[in-house]
Amino acid sequence: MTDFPLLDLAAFAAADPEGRAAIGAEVDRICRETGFLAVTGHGVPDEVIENLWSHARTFFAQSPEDKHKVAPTPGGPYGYLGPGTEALAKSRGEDTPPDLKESFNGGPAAIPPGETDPDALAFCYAPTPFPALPGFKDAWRTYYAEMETLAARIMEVFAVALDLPADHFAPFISTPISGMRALNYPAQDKAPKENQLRAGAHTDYGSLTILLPEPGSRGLEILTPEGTWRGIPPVDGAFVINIGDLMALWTNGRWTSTLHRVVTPPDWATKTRMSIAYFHQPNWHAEIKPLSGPASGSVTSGPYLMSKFAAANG
Ligand SMILES: O=C(O)CCC(=O)C(=O)O
Ligand SMILES: [Fe+2]
Repeated sequence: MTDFPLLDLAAFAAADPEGRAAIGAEVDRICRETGFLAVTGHGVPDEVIENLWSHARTFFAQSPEDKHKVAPTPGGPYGYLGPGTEALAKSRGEDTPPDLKESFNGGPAAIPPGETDPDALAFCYAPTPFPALPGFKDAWRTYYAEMETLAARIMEVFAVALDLPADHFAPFISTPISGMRALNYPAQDKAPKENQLRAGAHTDYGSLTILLPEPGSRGLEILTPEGTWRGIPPVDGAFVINIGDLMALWTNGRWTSTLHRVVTPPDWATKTRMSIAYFHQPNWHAEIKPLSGPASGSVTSGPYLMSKFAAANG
């Protein structure tokens, strides 16, 4: 797709204030329409990416018994979520069969000093049960740390796009509670149930998602402002990013948290798809309310995330 919008972060970093404002204006335009764009000039080393792909492949190739050895703690979101556990459309109150996927999930590397909120400790600060595969944890944590830095840089662009000081969002994302998932959509040996997709239509819950679809894979679709589904293929050397519900709320609906899904193209039932998704989420206690306009519908980041996860995994 040639007209998929690009944000070149290296160009943004090198630009003067006028140049930054121009890039910001373009990001503002995209975020009002779909909030989906590709990020280049990101500086994430290829070996960090390749290393995680390779470990994720090894993880999913294990037997179901071995994968279930890293089952989540009760109520916790991390570890291995097997087939049949999640229906993303349920996060919007739509009752569908479970998504045709499996995932490995991990959370923040450390608990902020002084955090005592029992829900925060049991949910987003639950320990990540890592598999005993040599090098897996290190590959995961290294990629996760890269995403945390990258997300903070993108949030600066968002601030500029909204005519705010570049560091406007910094206090809200100083101890982010971002989750990361490696997703595997297995080959389908039988016909799906009615309304059963690889990932049901949903919006993402947080501030920003940084997605890496497996090179050459297909199936991600977004709902365009015209109301039609449009395929988003992987972009060479780039991450696909999209904004989530909290950016839409922060901007009082100026920006769109776009509905998206993962379908199985007709010739793809025998093929797998993998992706790695980093869901950037503001601090547990961050109060998100519109930057301007009537202050309706403010939410607290952590409890909002927890309620959405519970709905999709109930
Ligand atoms: O696998 C993908 O490409 C996207 C998955 C997704 O949208 C999600 O898990 O929120
Ligand atoms: Fe999503």
